[in-house]
Amino acid sequence: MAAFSTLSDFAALVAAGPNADASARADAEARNGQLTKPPGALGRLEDLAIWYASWRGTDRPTLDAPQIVIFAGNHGVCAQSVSAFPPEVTAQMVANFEHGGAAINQLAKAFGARMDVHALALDRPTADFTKAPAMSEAECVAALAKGWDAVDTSADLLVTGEMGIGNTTAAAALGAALFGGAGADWVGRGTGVDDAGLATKARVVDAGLALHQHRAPLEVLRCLGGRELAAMVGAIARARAERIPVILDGFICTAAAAVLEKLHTGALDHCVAGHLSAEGAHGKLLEGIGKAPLLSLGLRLGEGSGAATAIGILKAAVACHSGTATFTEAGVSDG
Ligand SMILES: O=C(O)c1ccc[n+]([C@@H]2O[C@H](COP(=O)([O-])O)[C@@H](O)[C@H]2O)c1
Ligand SMILES: Cc1cc2nc[nH]c2cc1C
Repeated sequence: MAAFSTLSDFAALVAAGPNADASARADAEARNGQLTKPPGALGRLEDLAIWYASWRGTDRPTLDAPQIVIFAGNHGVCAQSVSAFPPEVTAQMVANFEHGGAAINQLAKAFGARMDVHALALDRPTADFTKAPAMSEAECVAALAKGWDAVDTSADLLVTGEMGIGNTTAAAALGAALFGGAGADWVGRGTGVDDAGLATKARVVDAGLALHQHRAPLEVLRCLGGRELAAMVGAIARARAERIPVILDGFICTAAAAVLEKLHTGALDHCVAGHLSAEGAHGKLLEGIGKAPLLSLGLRLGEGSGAATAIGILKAAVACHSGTATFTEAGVSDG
């Protein structure tokens, strides 16, 4: 059971989160320097492996038990025609996840990940944020707790994904509220809205910003976010508490993660950015949290798909770091 029952309890837990293991990091750096390759020849894979080792607390980690968790939520703001798809697609896609038919199921299988799906009160969409706060404090805390409790504490990597028709509008509102700017700076085509839909999204975000001004990060999440975004916030925070590294997914996942970084600087030190989404403002969100994406493949699916694809990159980094022989072991002359 989650160890918080208010937003301020949750904020205190985030502030008390552990840091990476400095001595494991130093040992991993030393090991990296002894491996049979020219210094730096594995580029970013070397940094990734050292980062992963520092969070796993060992200089020679393995990556055997990744967990993908998908949270689904529905959004009252869909009443304003902000998506190319109707809200019932959220529940239909949850059924697809449960039957193994979605893209993320194939990626989970391909990378040997456990996958869990949590549908959050789909029959009770959040309130339309242009009219009222999206969630009450109790609703927001319940969604954070759902995410907190969804993390498998024996996993050695977490990917958080989402499904929620309308949630690129909520994520754009979060981006604008956390980092500044107007709706037009943060909205994109999501599932594929046309120019009129894009203009509607900008107007809707501006209306939400006007109604919910000057909010602290968790209030931004409560007033403009959604249940699946709050659940991702809870899961990412729990992963840190358990020293489980996280690969962040696309626009919506990164908007949720940004709430944590704004709440407590460094709260995302256990996270890497899996990919750069085709959703226009994702790059700005990544800049805001100070992370460079591992992949840029033009994905805009969500479901954790970009992050899941990046599991392969992280597995490559860890395998090279932990399996490669040292110069001494292999009898190779050290330059
Ligand atoms: O992850 C992304 O960057 C991303 C970009 C565009 C759309 N999506 C997915 O599309 C849905 C939201 O799009 P929309 O147009 O309904 O706001 C939601 O289920 C997301 O998972 C996801
Ligand atoms: C079909 C479909 C699948 C999705 N997966 C994540 N978001 C989605 C949105 C739609 C519309």
